[in-house]
Amino acid sequence: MSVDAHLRAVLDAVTALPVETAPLGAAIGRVLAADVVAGIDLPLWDNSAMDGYAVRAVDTAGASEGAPVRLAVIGEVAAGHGDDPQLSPGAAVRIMTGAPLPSSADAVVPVEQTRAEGEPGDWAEHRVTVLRAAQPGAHVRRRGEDVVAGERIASAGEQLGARRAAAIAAAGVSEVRVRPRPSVAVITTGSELRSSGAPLERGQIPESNSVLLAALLAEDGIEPVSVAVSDDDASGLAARLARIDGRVDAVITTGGVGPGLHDVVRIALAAEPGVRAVRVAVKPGQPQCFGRLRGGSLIFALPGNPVSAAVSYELFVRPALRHLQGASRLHRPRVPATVDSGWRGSADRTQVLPVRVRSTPDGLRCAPAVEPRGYSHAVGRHGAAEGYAIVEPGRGDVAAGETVETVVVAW
Ligand SMILES: Nc1nc2c(c(=O)[nH]1)N[C@H]1C(S)=C(S)[C@@H](COP(=O)(O)OP(=O)(O)OC[C@H]3O[C@@H](n4cnc5c(N)ncnc54)[C@H](O)[C@@H]3O)O[C@H]1N2
Ligand code: MOO
Repeated sequence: MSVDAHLRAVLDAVTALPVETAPLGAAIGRVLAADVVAGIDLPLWDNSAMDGYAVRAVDTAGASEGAPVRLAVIGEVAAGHGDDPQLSPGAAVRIMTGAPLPSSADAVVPVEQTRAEGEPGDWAEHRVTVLRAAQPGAHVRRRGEDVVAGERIASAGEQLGARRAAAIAAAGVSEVRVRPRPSVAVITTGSELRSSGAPLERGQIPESNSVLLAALLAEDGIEPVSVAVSDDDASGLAARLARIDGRVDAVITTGGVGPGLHDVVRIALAAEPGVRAVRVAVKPGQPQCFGRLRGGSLIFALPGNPVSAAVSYELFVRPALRHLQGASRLHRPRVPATVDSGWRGSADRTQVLPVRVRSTPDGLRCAPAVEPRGYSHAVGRHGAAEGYAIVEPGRGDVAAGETVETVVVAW
């Protein structure tokens, strides 16, 4: 089955989680389920862009260093002040950045363009000398010039990142409609696995896929509800799955999906009518199981090879988790990168090669982070990968200087 066909099957099986209302602060990082419209104009009133003097521009006409204009200072407005002092001809008001422009003023003269009794930049008590003519509108931020009340400032399907959340807060909106973060359980399997750092006997290795998956989920804003390392047999694993089935949105397992005698995940899942074992035409990540357990939880049974698990997460699990959250963008952008040193292509599988990626004035460049001949086990060098080069089947060998599609995952 092609990568696209498997991805389609996965996404078809996923429906977005139910919508809820959340305070903005609790919704950061989540995906909006409804458009957000501004509650107020931004700015909310005409205000000053500079510390200086609010003036009637006409009163400063012709002002210059050689022929300054003197105005009477009749008051002050600072940010937060509600005063609206009336400027008669020849008057000025000290005004601070962000303070409402008096309704009878139409321009601001920055303090640096004025003189008081002493140096330019000093503040005048009673009379200010204006050294430059102000045009109407100078240094004034107009009401609604950024956003007008009722304007859409964020859309359903968009993620609430820092900028968007700040825009929503600024527009006076304190609650948003969002979907929850999916609840996910991680189970890695294998009787050879020991906690990292524990003494190892022959045949035993440090367990790393649980770290990988918990960290990948964390990068996507999801804290797994449980992370287990299992050395169960197939019936023990089935019992373990039954205990969490229906209590989480998705279960991710690694290992035990091959045709081996002890590949317990494949054996346990064979009894699940809603789960299919597939061979995806991808390198690495070929054997997988996917579907829905009887209790309703989605299950992604990924291969145990660490790079295969990471690639499978990127290609299938991450888009599915984003789809669960109603995200309109499921995939990271694929960007062309020029290859520094080439590798052998695959005739019949989509090749996903961990690469180091660097940015140059001529665009991105990439180089294999692993030995391209075989790397599904190469957890060590995979650690330095910053992205994956994605090479469609049948393209042939990839030569230095050619361009490949790349997803950057760690910058
Ligand atoms: N006869 C065949 N053998 C294999 C095939 C095949 O088609 N026919 N496929 C190969 C491919 S491709 C993959 S990928 C693996 C899939 O194997 P499993 O999912 O059953 O994975 P395991 O055998 O459990 O482990 C593979 C490898 O990864 C290490 N591993 C597993 N879990 C962890 C972990 N949590 N932390 C660190 N390392 C882990 C494990 O020790 C093995 O070295 O099958 C091939 N074989
Ligand atoms: O498909 Mo396996 O995941 O190549 O290593």
